[in-house]
Amino acid sequence: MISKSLLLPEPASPAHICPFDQACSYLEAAAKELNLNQGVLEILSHPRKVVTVSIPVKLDDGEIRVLAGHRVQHSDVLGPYKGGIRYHPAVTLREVSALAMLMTWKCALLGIPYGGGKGGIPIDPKRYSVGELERITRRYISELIKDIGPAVDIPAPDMGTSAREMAWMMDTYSVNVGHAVPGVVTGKPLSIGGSLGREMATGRGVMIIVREALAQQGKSLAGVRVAIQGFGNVGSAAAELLHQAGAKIIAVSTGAGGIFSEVGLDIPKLKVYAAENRKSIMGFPQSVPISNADLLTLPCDVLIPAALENQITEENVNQVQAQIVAEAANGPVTLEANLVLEARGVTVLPDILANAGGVVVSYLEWVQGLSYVFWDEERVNREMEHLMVQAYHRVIQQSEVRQIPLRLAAYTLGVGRVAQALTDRGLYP
Ligand SMILES: NC(=O)C1=CN([C@@H]2O[C@H](COP(=O)(O)OP(=O)(O)OC[C@H]3O[C@@H](n4cnc5c(N)ncnc54)[C@H](OP(=O)(O)O)[C@@H]3O)[C@@H](O)[C@H]2O)C=CC1
Ligand SMILES: O=C(O)CCC(=O)C(=O)O
Repeated sequence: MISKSLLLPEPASPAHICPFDQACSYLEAAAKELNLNQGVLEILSHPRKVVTVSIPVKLDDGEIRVLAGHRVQHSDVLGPYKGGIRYHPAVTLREVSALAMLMTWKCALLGIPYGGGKGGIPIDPKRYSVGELERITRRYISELIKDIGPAVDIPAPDMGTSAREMAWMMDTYSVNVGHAVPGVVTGKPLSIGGSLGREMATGRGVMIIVREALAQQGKSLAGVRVAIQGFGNVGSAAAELLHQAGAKIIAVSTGAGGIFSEVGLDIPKLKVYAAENRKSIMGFPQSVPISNADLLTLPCDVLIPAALENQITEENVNQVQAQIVAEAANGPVTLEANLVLEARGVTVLPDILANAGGVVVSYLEWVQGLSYVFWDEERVNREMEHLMVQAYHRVIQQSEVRQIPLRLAAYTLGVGRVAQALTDRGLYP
């Protein structure tokens, strides 16, 4: 058993599902499969750097509030730390640390020259004005100014953040260092060096991986029944692209609940409806309300959790009816539930593969920025698809050769690549 991170507080309670402990358990399983050196495992089970800053902010009514802002840098063995910044009330240092570790394996699995990082602020962005969010974001980045940079650590969007926050981050960093530095973040607006295709990239990657998994079973996307939890950046893009490819999206949800249609939802119309109703999908014509819990257990072919961690657990896993679970979110299936699904023969497409389209296009955005040459959307999508399909087949091959489930196969590839680089660099004791 590896020692748990010295840099992190204890989990909230023994009963609490701790995402960092879960991430370490997957790492241990991969290390066992790879017969990894114990010292390398010990290094990889600790984040390299954990930063928490105070963010004093003056609210619109004059009240001064101090927020916590985290950034965890798990590994930079393969390149700069890379990963999103999350604004959500459930953000904790342990959650961000787990997500940073996942980023390390994800980038390594996809063969892109990055390490892993993640950041977050425990706030509900819906409860703050645009001005307050801008002040929070700018102060957070000012506090992290020495810890980030285009060759050091490159943030991107995650839950609750988008191109708007990335623009504020890029501007704050640039003003602090005295010149424009577009490469300090990805997922930026096009006007300041963002990439075509980034906004839809994570959802597009999910569609590609589901399509490949179905093809392996001799099926196509046409007519496949899909339920999607979460209708934000990732869930709505996956819904749109799967719908375009002929899949029937029978249910989607947000934090406020979901909607269901036996004949399939008209996703382009739903996107317009949500945009006109401050992101609410409830009351969409020709749909009936459904709870988030019921959405997960609907009879469907493909289930796509695209919101938070720990959604499919020991409590509900036996009711899950889908034959494919595609992890668009990071960590939506707990360790125990994952074992049950695998034992039942359900295809679980692991997060570090299924949702990697976002970081792949972030990489393509960074490459375009560094080379001062910008591509059309068709090229961005083509390059991303190539990297995603290659990674999918590497995972399938590893699974077949080693006779292990897809998640362990993906982990062994990601962890193995980082361990090799760590050993070659001579960083292990
Ligand atoms: N953005 C990206 O490029 C990438 C994101 N991911 C992962 O994808 C997931 C979603 O991220 P993203 O789409 O960017 O986030 P967004 O903030 O854009 O959207 C999140 C969606 O999830 C919904 N949601 C929030 N809480 C719950 C809940 N308890 N039950 C059901 N739905 C809920 C939100 O609803 P509401 O509006 O009501 O809050 C919203 O529809 C995260 O796990 C993220 O880490 C992974 C790779 C890249
Ligand atoms: O685009 C990126 O750099 C990171 C995306 C991310 O946070 C993730 O893949 O979980």
